[in-house]
Parts: sequence; C-alpha cells; structure tokens
Amino acid sequence: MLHLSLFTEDKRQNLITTREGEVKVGQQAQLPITNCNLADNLTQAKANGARFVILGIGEDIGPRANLGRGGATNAFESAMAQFLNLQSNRFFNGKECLILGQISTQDLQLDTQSTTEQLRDQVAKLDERVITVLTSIFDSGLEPIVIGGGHNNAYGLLMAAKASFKRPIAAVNLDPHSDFRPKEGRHSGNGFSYAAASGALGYYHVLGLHELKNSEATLAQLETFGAQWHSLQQIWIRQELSLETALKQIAKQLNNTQSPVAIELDVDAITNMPSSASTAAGIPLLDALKYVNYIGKHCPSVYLHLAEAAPSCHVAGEAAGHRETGQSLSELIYSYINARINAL
Ligand SMILES: N=CN[C@@H](CCC(=O)O)C(=O)O
Repeated sequence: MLHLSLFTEDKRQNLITTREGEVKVGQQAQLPITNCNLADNLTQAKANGARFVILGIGEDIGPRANLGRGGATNAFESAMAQFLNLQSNRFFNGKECLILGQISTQDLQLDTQSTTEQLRDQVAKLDERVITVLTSIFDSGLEPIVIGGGHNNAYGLLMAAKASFKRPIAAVNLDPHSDFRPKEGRHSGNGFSYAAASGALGYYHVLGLHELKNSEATLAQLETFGAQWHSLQQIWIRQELSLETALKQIAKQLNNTQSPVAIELDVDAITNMPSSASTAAGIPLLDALKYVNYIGKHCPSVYLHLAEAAPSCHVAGEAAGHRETGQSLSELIYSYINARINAL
C-alpha cells in the first residue's frame, strides 16, 4: 500500500493569496489528480511539462530516535505557504512542478513516552515507505525535491535512487554532522552509514563538517569508507579555501564518479535555522543557496533533500519558525530549480 497524502486543490486555495494582475507560482503549479494512482499522476504531470516533484515527509521520529529534539513535522506546509506565493514570471512559471503532497507518517509518530528503541523501529518502517514512493518518482524520470522530516530519510532516498538508476549514488551533504554514526538502529544520525553499508552510497562528500560535532569513531568510519569533507572551520573560520574553490573541487570529484548525484542539505548547517540541532555558529543562508545552485548546475543531480527544518524550534515561537523555515526552504527550492533548468 502507498502511504501518500496528496496535495489538494483546497490546500492550494488555503495557501495562496491572489492579487489582480499578478500570477503566483501556486496558480501555475500542477497538482495530483486524487482518483489517479501515483504512476499515472507522474506520467500525466510529465506530459504536461513537469520536471520536478515536490514532496514532504513530515516526521520527527528520526531526530528523536537520534536523541535530538522533535518538531520536524510541518516544514512542508511552511515551505509551500511561501513557495506557492512567489511570482510566476519570465524567470520561472511554476508549471514545471508537481506539488505531490506528503508521505503519510501520522501512524508512525510516537508520543514522548516512547523508548529510543521503539522510535528506531518506527524509522525503519518509514524507510520502506520512502523507498517505495521515491522509487516510483525516480522511475518516472522526474526529479524529487523532498522537504523533511529528519535526515534519516536520506537513507530511503539513496536506496530508491540506487534501485531506479541501478547503480550507487554519489552524495554531497552540506551539514555540520556527517550522519555516519554507527548502525545501531535507524535514526537521523546514520542515514549515510546505512546507505553505504547497503551499497546505495558509492561516494560521499560532507561540506561544512564541524570539526567537533563528529566523534572520532565516526570520523574513522568516514575515512574507511573513503568519504571526503571540507570542514566548516577550513572554509568559514580559518579561510584556508573559499567556498567557491571547495564547490569546484566537490563538483569535479562528484563528476569523476560518473554516478547520479544526490544533493543533501541539513538546514542545521545554517545559522539559527529552527531545527533539532540548530546552531548560532552556522553558515549564511546565501551560502547554502550558492551550494545548491552550484552543484545542481554543474553535476547530474537526481534529487534535492532539505532535511531537519523544525518550525517549533524557533526561539521566538512557532509562527516565527514557520516564516523563517518557509522562506528559507522556498529560496532553496528555487535555487535548485533554477540550477537544474540551466544545468551545464
Ligand atoms: N541529522 C542530524 N544529526 C546530528 C544531530 C543530532 C540532533 O538532532 O541533535 C547528529 O547525529 O549529531
């Protein structure tokens, strides 16, 4: 059974503010047909000019199973509230996107009394849903843009991409944490180590890795796998190389693998972005936008995954969190779309 909650016309109407003489992205974007199956919806959207599928995975069992904070349940709504209200114009029409909806997670969410082990078991169940839905999307030839949810979903995305493209994937991840923790049960801190062990991850590069937010055991595991990284300190603090130079090196290494490329971003890399592991010492949003745009333009990217945004983790409350995560995710989505449309 497909666990998918489709985006509806009612939801669109609730989110868009119309204005005479203006056309919003949300008025042009494609929506799924409710009584049509997933494969047919994807085929239909593609025939009507879609290239991207926007999908949410609202859940916080992954971060909580990693002993982190909850809240990553409603970033998709925040993102759509902003993205669908952007202007449709000469730069971007909107019809290139199918706003598919969200993977259903309600029945997997557990209350605050649950044990870590119970949460990890639920994350493994979610993995199966992510793999099923994402494999269909990759098989359709459309590019998913996924709004999390925890970074645990990188595993399902990579497994689905491997199943569809029939080869391991080269991933780049802008993240202070490598999420290469031990395989101790599924959670948001080990999506990439599980994907590596399953053969779905062929190459891995972490951009902005925080030198003191990864255990020695994790760093050793990364090295054994052959992963590469540029640390946050190297680029943004000690300025040993510029972001531009790092991006050029990363794109070259990704392209050398001749593999499909996954673009991953944990928004806890961005200064004060509401998320489980939010930080005051992060990178500017504009640098995250440059990262997504550069890699999307210079590499054969097959998806974008924006993980960990948690509106309720904003220090000024949830309403401020919705606004900040919504605007940021919406800019990241456009940065990716713009890159892919102009890909070299
Ligand atoms: N995906 C995030 N992983 C980090 C953050 C943990 C947290 O949520 O606080 C990690 O495992 O260290």
